[in-house]
Amino acid sequence: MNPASSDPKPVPTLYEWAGGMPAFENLTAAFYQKVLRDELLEPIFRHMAPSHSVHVAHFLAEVFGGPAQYSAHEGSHFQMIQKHFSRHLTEQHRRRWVHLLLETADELQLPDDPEFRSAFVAYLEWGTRIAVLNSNTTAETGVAPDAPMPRWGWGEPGGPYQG
Ligand code: HEM
Repeated sequence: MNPASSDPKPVPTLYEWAGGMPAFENLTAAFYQKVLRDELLEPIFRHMAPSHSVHVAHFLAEVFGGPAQYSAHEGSHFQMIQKHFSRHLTEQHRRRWVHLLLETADELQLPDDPEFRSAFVAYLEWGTRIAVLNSNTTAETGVAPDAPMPRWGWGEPGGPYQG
């Protein structure tokens, strides 16, 4: 018996399992096109910067275990939080945002295995609820300016099923 064959496969990061940076950049590019066609979300995102989509891609990639591109060059967790201040987002906005992102993930065929999707959705639920909370505050909210980037792992399933 080849001893190597019984070695457990290393657990990839969620970032790697999703398909790396191109997967995140394609996801947000297609997602924000959808957002701009959505009557509920379009007014909120009408004036977003051209770099918005790619910054969100890099933010998500970093959260899911990818390189620190967003926090090193494009912002910080606190700056991201500040972008949501005073936007007065509602639960309805949040739900539509999550719905369209997951619809785009399906269309672009991001991995749809139960382990990946449960971890992916868990972060989206957490992150979007934080965005809504922050959007309904105006000033410094008690969020420390040096708040670290969130890091998301596989959670209870522990990793993908790799046969
Ligand atoms: C996991 C959830 C979320 C993440 C990771 C996230 C991430 C980000 C990031 C990184 C930026 C800054 C982009 C830049 O530097 O240009 C941003 C801005 C923004 N986000 Fe979010 N966001 C989330 C949820 C939401 C939700 C649910 C909404 C509204 C439905 C929202 C609305 C906005 C708006 C309006 C801006 C400012 C856009 C502008 O520059 O005009 N975000 N977000």
